[in-house]
Amino acid sequence: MGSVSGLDAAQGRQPLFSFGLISDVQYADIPDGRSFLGVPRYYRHSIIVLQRAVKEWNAHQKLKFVINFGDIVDGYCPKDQSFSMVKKVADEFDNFKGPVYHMIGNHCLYNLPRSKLLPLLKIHSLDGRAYYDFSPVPEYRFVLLDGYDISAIGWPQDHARTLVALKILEEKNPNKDKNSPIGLMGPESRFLMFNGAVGREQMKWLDGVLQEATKLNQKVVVCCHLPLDPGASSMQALLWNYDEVMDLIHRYNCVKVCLAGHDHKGGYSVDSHGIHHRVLEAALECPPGTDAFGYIDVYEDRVSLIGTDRMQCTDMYFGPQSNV
Ligand SMILES: Nc1ccn([C@@H]2O[C@H](COP(=O)(O)O)[C@@H](O)[C@H]2O)c(=O)n1
Ligand SMILES: O=P(O)(O)OC[C@H](O)CO
Repeated sequence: MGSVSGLDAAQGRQPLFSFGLISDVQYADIPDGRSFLGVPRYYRHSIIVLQRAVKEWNAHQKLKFVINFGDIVDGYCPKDQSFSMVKKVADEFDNFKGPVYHMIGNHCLYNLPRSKLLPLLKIHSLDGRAYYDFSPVPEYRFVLLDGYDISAIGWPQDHARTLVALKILEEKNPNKDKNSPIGLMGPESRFLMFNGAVGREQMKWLDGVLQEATKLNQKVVVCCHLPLDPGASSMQALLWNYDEVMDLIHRYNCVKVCLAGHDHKGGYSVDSHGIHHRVLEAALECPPGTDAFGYIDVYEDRVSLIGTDRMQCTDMYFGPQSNV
């Protein structure tokens, strides 16, 4: 991984701060396999990608923190190993010499209930909520959303949030296998069981965070395991209520970038309000010897993703405010 770009160095511009990122490690101690659509998945190699990432992040020396975009252990992990494997991967993250902020993904929830998962990921919550925010410097705020707040996975079967999710799936997806998008067109094909939604309480919380960030003149980076823009992602990977979340975000001018995982091939778009959406390439899909991780340099007027190997580099310049 490089550091400040040649142009920035020549002009003496240094980032305000930098942070590391990785998505969809989906480790399991099982032989290599394939996704439903036949894309190879390298279950044992993915933790080696994470180990190389941590080594590089530590060598960089100036990364303030790391964000994990979710799905640290794969759903095919034998269930009697779930706890030890999530712990093993979380421990690898802890080798980073700084704070690590985790998000949960569908594969985390196939392995462990929230009550066991969240403490391992140091997500402190009394009632299983996995959304939070932090401000690493006064100029910026990071919001980590819980895309499985309303979900048919991860909550007890009789939990109100499970029941709401099952009702949505019943209404929106006529297939017996609720992970099958057969017959669903365009963005409607996001109504799959391996996705979820941001619930009402979380929406209210997000509104409050964006209000406060606006008052403090902070720029906001929104992170979610599930992508929030159809331009950056396959339709089948989108958050169920990505449109509602984006409508809320578009009422403010503070959000500049949305980052996500889940759609393993990665993607990038700029939406109608000039917000950058970057979906990160998965560590799981790196053939042995290859990598997908990176870090972001954060400036006043842009963020610059410096990706390693299969993670594409992306410069995201903040345009003029577009909804005033
Ligand atoms: N086009 C698709 C994609 C997926 N499914 C179902 O989802 C499950 C998980 O898919 P992965 O790609 O993560 O393996 C899969 O087992 C299928 O049930 C589908 O039906 N059609
Ligand atoms: O979370 P996975 O591994 O089931 O994959 C989800 C797909 O990438 C969504 O298109």
